[in-house]
Amino acid sequence: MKDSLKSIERKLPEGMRFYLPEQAEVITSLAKKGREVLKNWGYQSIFVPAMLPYDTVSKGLSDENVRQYYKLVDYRGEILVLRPEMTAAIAERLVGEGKCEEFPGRYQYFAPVYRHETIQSGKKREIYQLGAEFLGANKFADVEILMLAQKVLLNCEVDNYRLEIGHIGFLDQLLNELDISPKKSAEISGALARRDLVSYRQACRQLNSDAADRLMKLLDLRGGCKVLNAAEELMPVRECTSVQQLRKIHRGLKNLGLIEKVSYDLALTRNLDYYSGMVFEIMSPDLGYNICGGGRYDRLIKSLGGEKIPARGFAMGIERLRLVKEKLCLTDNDRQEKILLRCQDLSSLKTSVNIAEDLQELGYAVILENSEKLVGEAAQKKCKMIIEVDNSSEKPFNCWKSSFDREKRAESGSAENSRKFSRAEVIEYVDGIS
Ligand SMILES: N[C@@H](Cc1c[nH]c[nH+]1)C(=O)O
Repeated sequence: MKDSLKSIERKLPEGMRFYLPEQAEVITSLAKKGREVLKNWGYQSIFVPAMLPYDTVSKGLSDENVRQYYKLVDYRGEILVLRPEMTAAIAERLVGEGKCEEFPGRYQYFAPVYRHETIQSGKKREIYQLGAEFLGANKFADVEILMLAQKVLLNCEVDNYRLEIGHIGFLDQLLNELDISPKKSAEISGALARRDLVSYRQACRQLNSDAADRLMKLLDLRGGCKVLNAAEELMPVRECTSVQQLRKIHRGLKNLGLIEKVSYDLALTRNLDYYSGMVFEIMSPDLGYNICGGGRYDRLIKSLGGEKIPARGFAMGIERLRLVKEKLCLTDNDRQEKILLRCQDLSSLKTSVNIAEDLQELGYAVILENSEKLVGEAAQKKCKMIIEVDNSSEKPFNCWKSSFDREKRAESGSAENSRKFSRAEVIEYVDGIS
């Protein structure tokens, strides 16, 4: 059995895996909690097709980005891409629908995306993303997005994280003020985007000493809000819009009491080409990579044929969040409790379904079963209660609490401890022990 399981896993493409009920239930519950937060803040659901035309996805992206994507060919020979992320496709669709006039628009989604991540780090290539996009102008939109990313984590009861905020414009301005050639600038930003610090340092060493010095110091601009002062000092001119924008965000988050887990990293870049301003990542010390990423993408809508409209958003890896919870040994408190309903013949079926629906309204999952063996064994470990239905009796429900304690299993699972109930009495009894 184990060997055949191993061989199924071996046959899967790298970075893919099955999620069996134990894990799948946690993923579903975390996604639900996250979606609830977004819904309460007015974020409407949106679905993106799993396969997208190659042209749509590759527009405005570097070759390196496109190389990371899964490509397929359909029956006509058209090249398709398995959605690698949702933001660009959503923006393009909204532009096409003429929705820009109705902005600000708030959208949310939950679905897997596919990328050739380096699996050595433990990353998967099927990433279950919960995302939020805020398109349109609004004074507090950046703060709202950063607040929501944190509120999603809070609602999922994860508070061991760091929110690192940077700004794409800072390096751009620095390279510009230092008069670095476009070719060299691309080399430097590229190395930083890949987090290839060896190439970054090498490229910097080839510049004049002042430029090299400043660009090397950029790597140290990490930490609390004091880093923003140091960043301004590093810029050869006084005016530094990116830092001013980060200060504004800082004031907003501080005002909301959401600054405790925030730090700044002026060398932070994201591995997607559309970002144009503030960018951020949420890191968990329990995982070697980020669980959430996002930022501003003000040029994307225009590049897709719309107007220049500010936009920002994030995507959270819900499976990554599950791993964090697992590493912290945090269980998902929201797991639905089960009641096992034993119905042995057709004459009791309708009564069973009726009582099941009443119990479901109380929040329980109800499992309809007829085998004695199951009722006596596995069910007791997983179900809070067992109810036997016998429609020939006036009080058709025979109920007993099942124990989670293996030692007491025989005793608590025995029908001797059971009591006969009417429909109303069952509900009252179950409600009482909930
Ligand atoms: N789509 C980005 C996250 C994001 C959403 N909005 C802005 N950024 C990603 O997959 O990493």
